[in-house]
Amino acid sequence: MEDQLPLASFDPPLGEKYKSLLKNRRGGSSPKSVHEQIIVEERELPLIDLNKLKLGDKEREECKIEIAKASEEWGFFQVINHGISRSLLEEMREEQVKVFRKPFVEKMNDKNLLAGSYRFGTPAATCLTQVSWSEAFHVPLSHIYDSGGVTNLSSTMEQYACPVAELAQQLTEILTENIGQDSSYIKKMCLPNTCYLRMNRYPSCPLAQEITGLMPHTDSDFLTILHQDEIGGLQLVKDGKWVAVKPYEEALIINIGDLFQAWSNDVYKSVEHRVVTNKWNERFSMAYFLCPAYDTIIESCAKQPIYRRFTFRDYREQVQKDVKVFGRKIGLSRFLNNKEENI
Ligand SMILES: O=C(O)CCC(=O)C(=O)O
Ligand SMILES: [Fe+2]
Repeated sequence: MEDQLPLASFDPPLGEKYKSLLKNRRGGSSPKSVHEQIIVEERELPLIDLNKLKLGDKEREECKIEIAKASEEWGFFQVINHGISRSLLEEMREEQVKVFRKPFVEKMNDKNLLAGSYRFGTPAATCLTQVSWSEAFHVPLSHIYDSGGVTNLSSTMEQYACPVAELAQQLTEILTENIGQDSSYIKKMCLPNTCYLRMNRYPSCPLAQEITGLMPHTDSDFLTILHQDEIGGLQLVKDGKWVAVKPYEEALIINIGDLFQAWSNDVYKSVEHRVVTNKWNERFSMAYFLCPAYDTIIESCAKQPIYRRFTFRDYREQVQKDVKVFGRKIGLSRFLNNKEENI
């Protein structure tokens, strides 16, 4: 099996980590057992037509309720009529494909817009289940705004980031208002240049049964807006079970992140999700992460806060520490109230 890892010149050496973990694994666990072989049901995420926000009071209120309900019950939903044109989505995807087609060494050593943003696999993986068969550019929006749009990629990213940021603000306003908070609160915390755009690529994977494209995780932000292609592979936990998200290219997928869960005192759910790979097709997705400045204090205003107050910096540092030690993020349970150290 290990020999079946052919790579194109632009592919990162994703098989290396897998091979070394496979060689060193203790006990008799067969590689097949690293990835649950259970058939995962495909579900359509709640679909919300944002056009309703522009209609009469009744439709607007209905739409707001749908957004809040999906954020409470699923932590995930998809939106149509979101204000980002199909042509812009296509242009962004074309630029994304082009940049991932560059030779691996060039991607690693970019000195311009993408400098320092390239990553692949899970360097800190300590076991086979933590190997991620993907590469990504995780780009701070401040780099995009500072780059002055001199290349097609930077100007397209900038054009894309603006309406996506607006959409993120619109959704957070609705969600904060729904829990009786000042609707501009998150807007004040998350400035345009503290957010990130992440371009993901999942190469086809000869060991798709055994390796995930992106290991199970929650997002460390307030809210994520994802655009995926038609291939499929995103899965999330619903009622304790993994379900596969049916791809719908026209829609954008929205999910609640850890910071919103903490700030809303668990009203909104930051739900675990992962990406599975497949043997035949590569897959692309693009995520916008709504993040605050590092010094921002995350504190619920509930009478009995479930989590203690922390800054976004504290959160990031804890995540990085856990990934280094355990190979994975532990997340919000680290910040539960009245506990010194939680796992
Ligand atoms: O590619 C996807 O569908 C999900 C990506 C994701 O979860 C992430 O980048 O955090
Ligand atoms: Fe994610």
